[in-house]
Amino acid sequence: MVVLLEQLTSDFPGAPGRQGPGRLSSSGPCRPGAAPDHQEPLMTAIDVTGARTAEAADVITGARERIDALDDRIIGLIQERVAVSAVIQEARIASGGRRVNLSREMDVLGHYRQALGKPGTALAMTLLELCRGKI
Ligand SMILES: C=C(O[C@@H]1C=C(C(=O)O)C=C[C@H]1O)C(=O)O
Repeated sequence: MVVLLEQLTSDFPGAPGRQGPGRLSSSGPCRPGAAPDHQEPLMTAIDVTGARTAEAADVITGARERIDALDDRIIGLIQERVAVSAVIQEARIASGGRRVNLSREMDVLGHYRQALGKPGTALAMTLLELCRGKI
């Protein structure tokens, strides 16, 4: 993998062995477990982002941090949805009803499709599976 990255990046500025703002780490290699005085080239921000310039690598690195934070929030919201959905399903089952309510699921699928297009339907189906299991 390191060899492949070296081949892919050796012809642009910030390639392994060069210094610059795109450098990911100046204190040591980012490969876990590698000794600080390891002789292989360090991974740079350019390697990791696929950018061709240090400036682009900086933009991508900052934006990826925002995406990671957004993904954490999305995952938290999904976990909250699973918990609320479980309350509904348990109440319905305790009352003698069924876990699944297909007409409501069609409304949920339509809501996501309207907002996000066809991939929204696939996303909603995955959410429904997370919330009530496979049917
Ligand atoms: C949560 C409900 O129960 C089930 C789970 C759903 C969901 O997670 O959105 C939707 C319909 C039901 O299959 C509900 O009826 O609203």
